[in-house]
Parts: sequence; C-alpha cells; structure tokens
Amino acid sequence: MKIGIIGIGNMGTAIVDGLLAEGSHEISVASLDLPALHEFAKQRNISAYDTNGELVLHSDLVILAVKPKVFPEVLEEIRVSLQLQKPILLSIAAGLTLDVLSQLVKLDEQKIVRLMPNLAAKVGESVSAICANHLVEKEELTEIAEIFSAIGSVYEIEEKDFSTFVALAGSSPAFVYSFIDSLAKSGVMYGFPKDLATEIVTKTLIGSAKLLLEENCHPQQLADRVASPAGTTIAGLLALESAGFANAVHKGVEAIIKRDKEMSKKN
Ligand SMILES: NC(=O)C1=CN([C@@H]2O[C@H](COP(=O)(O)OP(=O)(O)OC[C@H]3O[C@@H](n4cnc5c(N)ncnc54)[C@H](O)[C@@H]3O)[C@@H](O)[C@H]2O)C=CC1
Ligand SMILES: O=C(O)[C@@H]1CCC=N1
Repeated sequence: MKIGIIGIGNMGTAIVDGLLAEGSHEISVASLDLPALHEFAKQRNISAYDTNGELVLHSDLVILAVKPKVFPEVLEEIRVSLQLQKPILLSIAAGLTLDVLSQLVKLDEQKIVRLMPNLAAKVGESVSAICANHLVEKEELTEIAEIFSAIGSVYEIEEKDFSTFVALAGSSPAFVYSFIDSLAKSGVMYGFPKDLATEIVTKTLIGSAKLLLEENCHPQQLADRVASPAGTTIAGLLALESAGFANAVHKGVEAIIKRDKEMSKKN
C-alpha cells in the first residue's frame, strides 16, 4: 500500500520508522520544514513531497500526524487532492472525533480512520486503538489494523471509549516516565547517581511488566508476592497508599479524559 504521512515530529517519525522496519509498504512524507523533510527522507530512502496536497495525490492511505490545532488548515489544503485521489484518511490526533474530522474535511464520501498510538511505536511497542467511520469497509479497517501491528498491538474499540484509551495508553507513557523519574530521584536522595538509579528503575519496570503479562494474573497478586509479612515492601506500599498514590493516578486519568473531550468541542 502507498502510505503518505503528513508531519514528521514525535509520532510521525515513530510511525515511519516502525512501518519501514516491517518493510512491505511504499512510504512517503510531507512536512513544514522542507530542508529537514528532505534530509529525513534521504536518510530513510523514501519519497518526500514539498506540499501536503502532492503527497495525498500519491497515497492510498494518508496519515495525519500533525497537532490537532493545525488540522483545519491541513484539511483545507488537501481537500482537492483528497477528492481526486480518494485515499483513506487516518488521524492520530487526540480529541478529534470522527464527526469533527468529517466536519473539517467537508467531503461526504471521505473514508476516515482514527488511530490512537503511543510513543513506543518508535521501538515497535505501541499500544494503539483503532476505529473508523461508516464509509470504511470492515476489510479495509482490518487491513489498516494489520499495517499498524508493525508498530505494536492494535485494539479495535468503539469510538466512545477513545478518551479513556488516550488515558490508558496514549498519554500514560508520560505517567510512566514521571514515575520512573520520581523513583530514581528518591534513589539519588539516598546516594545513587541519577543515571544509574534511572537505569535500575527502568529495568525493574520492564521486568515487572513482562512478568505480569506472562503470569496473566491480577497485579495485586504479584504485589502480594513481593510484600513479605512485616517486611520492607508492605511498609512502602502503606506509605504510598496514605500519600494518595491510587487517587493521584485516578485524578490524572480524569484530567486526560476531560481534556480529550474539551479538545473535540473546540473544533
Ligand atoms: N506525542 C505523542 O506521544 C502522541 C501524539 N499523538 C498525536 O499525534 C499528533 C502529532 O503529535 P506529535 O508528533 O507529538 O507532534 P510534533 O509537534 O512532534 O509533530 C508535528 C509535525 O507536524 C508538522 N507540521 C506542522 N504543521 C504542518 C503543516 N501545516 N503541514 C505539514 N506538517 C506540519 C511539524 O513540522 C512536525 O513535524 C497530535 O495530533 C497528537 O495528538 C497521539 C498519540 C501519542
Ligand atoms: O498530549 C497529547 O495531547 C498527545 C495525545 C496523546 C499523547 N500525546
């Protein structure tokens, strides 16, 4: 499939690199900073187009990897090319619902897919959600989900659950990095160099997550296995609980869901 990606920032780059690693698609890119775009394309031996419209004319699937606030201008710019080429349009933007995207694109027959990936696409470990408007055939959605399995796991979910998914997987890598940093900083407080503390905590997180996936049990069961009676872990767990750890996470999730819904109303 000919896949065109508009925007080569954090996510555009992660998606291009993930798809290239899989190797079976023709990838092209467009972006604002033309010297950087051409250098990016040259390094990866892929095509670059100087305008978003030209890229659309050479794509079967167009991925919009730009910030939500520039969607109105980018969709305005590519509308004629969309009409001529009739590719499927895929948005990875937080907050912009299929309805909002349809209103912005202003083309009755435009097939639109929403994907919510995360930054781990860069290492082929994104956890992504996918859904589509009624114009997209079931087989087309399945094919697109398969394409994105090159950058990690893909879950087909109902659009009403997208805001929650953003909290669970799209934004939550930032929670995880903040947790790693807080734990590492505490190590520094007790004498560890920051780099070493961060590496130790990161590897502990990967190992703990791998074990949970492998054992496929309730996370609390593994926590119980770590916490010896009258030991160190239970002392730490109780202190975390009284400091409001779970509540802080719930509040973070609530704030993400609220913001995602606000963003769809702004457009
Ligand atoms: N950063 C993340 O972890 C995630 C981001 N997203 C979504 O991905 C989208 C992109 O986010 P980031 O990659 O973080 O943003 P970014 O700011 O890193 O990248 C945006 C890219 O769009 C380009 N761009 C801006 N205006 C343009 C225009 N008019 N025409 C063509 N290219 C243009 C910029 O030059 C840049 O390459 C957003 O809609 C965001 O909601 C979704 C999941 C995770
Ligand atoms: O912060 C954001 O709005 C984007 C969407 C999910 C992750 N980053």
